[in-house]
Amino acid sequence: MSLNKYMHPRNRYKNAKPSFLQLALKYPDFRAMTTQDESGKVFLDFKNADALRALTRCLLKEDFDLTVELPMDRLVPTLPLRLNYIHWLEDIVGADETKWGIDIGTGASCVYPLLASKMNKWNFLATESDAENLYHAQKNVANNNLSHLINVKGASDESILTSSVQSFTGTDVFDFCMCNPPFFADHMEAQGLVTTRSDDRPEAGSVSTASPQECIVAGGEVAFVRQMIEESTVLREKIRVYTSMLGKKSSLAQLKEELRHQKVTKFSTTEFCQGKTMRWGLAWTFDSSVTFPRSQFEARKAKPPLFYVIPKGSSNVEYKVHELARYLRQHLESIKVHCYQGKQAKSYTSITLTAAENTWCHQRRFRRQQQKLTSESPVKCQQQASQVSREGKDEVSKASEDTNCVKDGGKFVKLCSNNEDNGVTERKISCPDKKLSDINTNLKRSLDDSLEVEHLKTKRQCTESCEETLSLKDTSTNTRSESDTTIGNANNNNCEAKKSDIVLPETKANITDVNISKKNNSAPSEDDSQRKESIDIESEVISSTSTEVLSQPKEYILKCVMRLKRSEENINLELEWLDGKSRELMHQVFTFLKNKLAQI
Ligand SMILES: C[S@@+](CC[C@H](N)C(=O)[O-])C[C@H]1O[C@@H](n2cnc3c(N)ncnc32)[C@H](O)[C@@H]1O
Repeated sequence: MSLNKYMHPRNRYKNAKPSFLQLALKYPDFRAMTTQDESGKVFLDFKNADALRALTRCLLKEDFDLTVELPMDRLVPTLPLRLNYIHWLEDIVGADETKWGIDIGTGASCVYPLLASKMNKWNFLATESDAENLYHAQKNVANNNLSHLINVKGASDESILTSSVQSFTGTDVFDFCMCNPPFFADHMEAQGLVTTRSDDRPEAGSVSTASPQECIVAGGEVAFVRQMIEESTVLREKIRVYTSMLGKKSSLAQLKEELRHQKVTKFSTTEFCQGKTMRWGLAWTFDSSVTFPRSQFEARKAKPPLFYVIPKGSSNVEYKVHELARYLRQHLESIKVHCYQGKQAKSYTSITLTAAENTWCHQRRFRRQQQKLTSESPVKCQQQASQVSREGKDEVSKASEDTNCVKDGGKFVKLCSNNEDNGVTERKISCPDKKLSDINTNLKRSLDDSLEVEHLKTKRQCTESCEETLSLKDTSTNTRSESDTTIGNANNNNCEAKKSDIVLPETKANITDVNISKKNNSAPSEDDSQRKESIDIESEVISSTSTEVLSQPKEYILKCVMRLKRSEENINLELEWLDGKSRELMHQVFTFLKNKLAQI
């Protein structure tokens, strides 16, 4: 699957693929790396680092008028990805000329500052800890006469931001910082011997060009960005927006967790889509005036919220938005769904629901067990319960307090949700009989609830089996190969499928000599895409108060927004997906809420 359609709309390579033929005709160095077949198609071998270097150099020249030296043993930057990152920054901070940015680890190419200063005339402090990269970066800036905009400075490995910011005199505050961090934790990971890629993902279609000092850091990209987060909590508004690129989707969750832990309440994520490769962007800020753009990739799967017109029932609960919300909230909290009050108005309320486990299905199954028990032999139950021994009294009391205990084969069994099955299956743990009074209570409750069981038989939600097909395999935890981004023709990693009658002089070989790899690069799977949504909404919610956020379950299976709105005579219930393991869980909660509303 090509991700080019989700490239940033202003990315010049989104709709205009570079013509390898034209480039080959114009740039002899590039031509030397290409092959041509009889029909005139020009091919480039993306597994060859020299070919990638030649392509990047001539695109920098052709499209940005930049002359950039890329040393042999250093990372070759791919341009569509770099542009996606810069355009995302423009969306956050604005593209005007007065901006000041920091590029952490600018590399030998100094690619981000060179591109952004050419495109927007932005000012940069570019840092680099590797001596060779520092030398080349400074040279590249000077060669392009951009020293008045870009300051390249050496950095120590210990401090990522603090010492560079504090010792810099060019500006007091920065509009943003950006970073493409070293992403591997060790050589094993860098060489692909230990991988975070899922086994069924095809290998990368292009060669990795990064040297160990560029791509390896203790703890990998998570440790690196975690340190950025820590330093940002001291620097705070010195930098208005902190950002980093990430090579693995799995890093996002860990770093969002770190942000919450550090009480950074406003953050956002995005996807950088190009060719068959996806990368992620993380941004955070201490400035409440910053707004984060919505990811195009996420927006593609936005679905309308679940919608229900609340029927006007009896007068148990007044037919008013806030009365109904209070009623629903009580029921949700009774099944341990965390409720966070969001925006409120006279005829509107919004509550974020966060559930750590599936208590709604569990509850239904438990009630059904109770119903069965009631219909089977209440008298027998009572007789057995009356034989409670003195020794078992403590455990009896415990069991009696536990509403999940039901009778099974002469013993009480505890129905426990099995988290591995997403709280759907039930395990049975034996415990002694209950006291008669407790049994009566439970029996009465099960009779009360039997009505609700009927309601729960409705529709597809909370179905008999409560099946969850939660494929949690994270197939997009991409191991990065730095030359990962195919320019333009994403489905043909190493060829330009364009016919031409023009025969190039001095092409390296005939196409038959070239090993054309059609292997896919790291396309994200649908599973991945379903695991996160509406980060903007999340950041909006999170930004309200930090204490409330911390009391939410840290790990959750479902997060959604419940809204109640008046619309003329009616009050409508909406449930909108934010995050979690599967949307089916939200459908189940929706049914739970509808059933509660049907009872009033
Ligand atoms: C993955 S490379 C990115 C290079 C370039 N920004 C790009 O996107 O092509 C990471 C760079 O960060 C540098 N680096 C590592 N730790 C650093 C630190 N603490 N401060 C500054 N640079 C660092 C490495 O030497 C390397 O050049």
